[in-house]
Amino acid sequence: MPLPKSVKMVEVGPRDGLQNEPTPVAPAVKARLVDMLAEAGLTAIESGSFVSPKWVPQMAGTPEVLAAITRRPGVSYPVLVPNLKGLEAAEQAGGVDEIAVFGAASESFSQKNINCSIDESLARFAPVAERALANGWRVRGYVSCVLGCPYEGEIAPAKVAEVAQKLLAMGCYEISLGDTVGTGTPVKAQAMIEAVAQVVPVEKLAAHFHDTYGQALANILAVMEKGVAVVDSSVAGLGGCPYAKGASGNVASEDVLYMLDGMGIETGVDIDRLIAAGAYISGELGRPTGSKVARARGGCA
Ligand SMILES: CC(C)(COP(=O)([O-])OP(=O)([O-])OC[C@H]1O[C@@H](n2cnc3c(N)ncnc32)[C@H](O)[C@@H]1OP(=O)([O-])[O-])[C@@H](O)C(=O)NCCC(=O)NCCSC(=O)C[C@@](C)(O)CC(=O)[O-]
Repeated sequence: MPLPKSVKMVEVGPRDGLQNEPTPVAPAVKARLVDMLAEAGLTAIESGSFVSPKWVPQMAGTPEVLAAITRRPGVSYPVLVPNLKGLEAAEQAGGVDEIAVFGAASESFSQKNINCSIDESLARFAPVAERALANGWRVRGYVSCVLGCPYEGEIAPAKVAEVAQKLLAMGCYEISLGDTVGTGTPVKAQAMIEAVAQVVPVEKLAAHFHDTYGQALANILAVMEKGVAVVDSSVAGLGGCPYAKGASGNVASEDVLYMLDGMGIETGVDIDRLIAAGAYISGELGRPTGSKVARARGGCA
């Protein structure tokens, strides 16, 4: 399949990237980061989660973040919602027009991450999606552990396809496929996409790859060859998953953009402004950026 002419970059740094930080990051800092990412041209910026503050304390300030963002036309600011309690909190917070429900292709990961089985999670998500759609919101679906699980190892592509299909049937407009621990390699990534694309149109699939084993860019290119044209990434390579020990951040947004720019693939994102956003949050966190491109350009903290 020819490579896509344009790719939509979905920025997950303010949520996936920061959810694992041990020390609190002030809502004002998160909101400034979101605004800088929007100024760089990103049109989808995950901005928080309505999950239990006991499970993920770092996301407790999501209502304050949403209130502090300077909203730009054409930009969506999705938040993660695991259940009806989270949905109610999102409704109360105001300013939400897109949520993401998040399931897994691994039973063990589902239990560790959201304290229920895969089937139970899908049963919880259905009324959440129904009510969100009734609110006029868009719903995105995640499947974690699509190329391996920290507890179970190999995951069958057929299981990924089954969960993805159920999320689509629930009304998710897009299914983001998470290599949560970053163990995937390109040929496996392609095989997984081929399996999922049999039941979900490839235009509705997104790649959400962590870079723990340094495979993320290769995997992204491999799935683009299969028609995937939506890529999740995290500015400065922030992140990790609290329920996937050892997982490093998502692939760095700057590195994805550098690759796409170099291939003449349109994204609408400005690399200098993106590097500036990464430098800002790296400075706030007091550590060097995780983006190789930002380091090469001298944009590190
Ligand atoms: C899902 C639950 C809540 C189940 O947790 P639970 O303990 O089974 O929930 P529960 O319904 O039994 O309630 C227990 C307590 O939590 C409260 N509670 C219940 N729901 C909520 C809520 N929505 N917001 C706030 N509070 C909530 C509830 O009110 C109660 O409070 P208490 O009576 O003890 O004071 C919990 O397991 C949880 O919050 N997990 C967090 C999962 C998470 O955020 N993980 C990281 C995101 S996923 C990810 O990063 C992967 C992804 C998406 O990026 C893709 C990839 O890379 O693979």
